[in-house]
Amino acid sequence: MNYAVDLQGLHKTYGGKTALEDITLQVKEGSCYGLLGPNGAGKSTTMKLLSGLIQPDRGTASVFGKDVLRGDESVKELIGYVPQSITLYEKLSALDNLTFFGELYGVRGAELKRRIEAVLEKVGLAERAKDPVAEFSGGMKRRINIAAALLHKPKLIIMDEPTVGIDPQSRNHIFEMIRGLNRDGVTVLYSTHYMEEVEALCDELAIIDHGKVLTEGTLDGVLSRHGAHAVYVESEPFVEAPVFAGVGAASAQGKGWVVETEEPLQALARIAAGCQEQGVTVKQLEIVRPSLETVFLSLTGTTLRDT
Ligand SMILES: Nc1ncnc2c1ncn2[C@@H]1O[C@H](COP(=O)(O)OP(=O)(O)OP(=O)(O)O)[C@@H](O)[C@H]1O
Repeated sequence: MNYAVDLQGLHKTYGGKTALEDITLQVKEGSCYGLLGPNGAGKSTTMKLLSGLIQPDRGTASVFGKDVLRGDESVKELIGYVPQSITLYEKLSALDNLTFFGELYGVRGAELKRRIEAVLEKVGLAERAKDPVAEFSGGMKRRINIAAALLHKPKLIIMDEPTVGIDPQSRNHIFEMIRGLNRDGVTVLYSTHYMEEVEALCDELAIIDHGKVLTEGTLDGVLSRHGAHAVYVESEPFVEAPVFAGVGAASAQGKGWVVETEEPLQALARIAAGCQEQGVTVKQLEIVRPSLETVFLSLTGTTLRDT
C-alpha cells in the first residue's frame, strides 16, 4: 500500500543535539493526521524533513510513494507546506502575494487568477483581496499563508501549528477549511500542542516527545490502549472512599469519586451494590472516557499545558 506519508527511521541531529530519534509513522491517503507534542518535541523538524527543506542523518521519507529526500520537483508538486512562521510580503496586497506564490509553483495567467479567487473564497478573505497584508490580523495573515500553499492543488497539506496566537474566528475558518479539504480527498498532516484540536479534527494521530513517537493510531485506538479506565460515582449522602475498597484507587473529584479500574463494567456493578449495602442513593454512576490529556500524562509524566 502506498501511504500519503511514509516515514521510516528518521533521525536528525542539530550539532550534537538529537531532534528526531528514529521516527517511523504512516499517514493514510485522505486522512487528517495530527502530530501532537509539546514545544521542542520534533514536530517542525519532522515537517521540514517531509517538505524537503532539511535532510535527515538517516532514514527515509516518502509522499504517495515518492522519495522526498531527493528533492525531485514532482514530489514538491504534491505537497503544500504551511510553515510555523508566516511568510508574506507585508506591503503587497493579498492578491499580489498569492500571485507571487502561485507563479513560484508555476501556475500562471487565467488559471492562476481562477485559483486565487477560489482559495480566497475558501479562506473567507475574498473581500480583502486588494488590501495590503500589513493591515491584516495575525489570523488573517495565517489564512493567506494557507491559501498560498493551496494554489498548486497539492494532494497533501502540511500545517505546522497553524492556530498558535490567532483569533477564534480565524481558527474556526481554518478548521472548516481543513474539513473541506479533507472532504475533497486532500490528506492533511497537522501539528499542534492543543489536544482539543486533535480531538476535533483528526482521525489519526501520533504523540511525539523528545523526538520519539510515543504512540500512534486512531484516536479511539490510542485512547483505549493508553487511557486510564475509571468510573465516576456521586451519591446522596456523600460516601467515604472505603466503600470502593477492592474496586480500585479512588480520588475525590467534584461532588463524587473517580475510581480507577481495569474492569469498568464490573466496577459499576460493585459500586452500585456497595452503595446499596451502605444505604446511600446513587445519583450518578458512569464510565469515565479516557482523554488525550490523561493519555499524554501517563505516557510522558507531564501535561502539554506545562510546556
Ligand atoms: N535549527 C536548529 N538548530 C538547533 N536546534 C534546533 C533547530 N531546530 C530545532 N532544534 C531543536 O530540535 C528539537 C526539536 O525542535 P522542533 O522545532 O522540531 O520541535 P517542535 O515540536 O516543532 O516544537 P515547537 O512547537 O516549539 O516548534 C528542539 O530541541 C529544538 O531546540
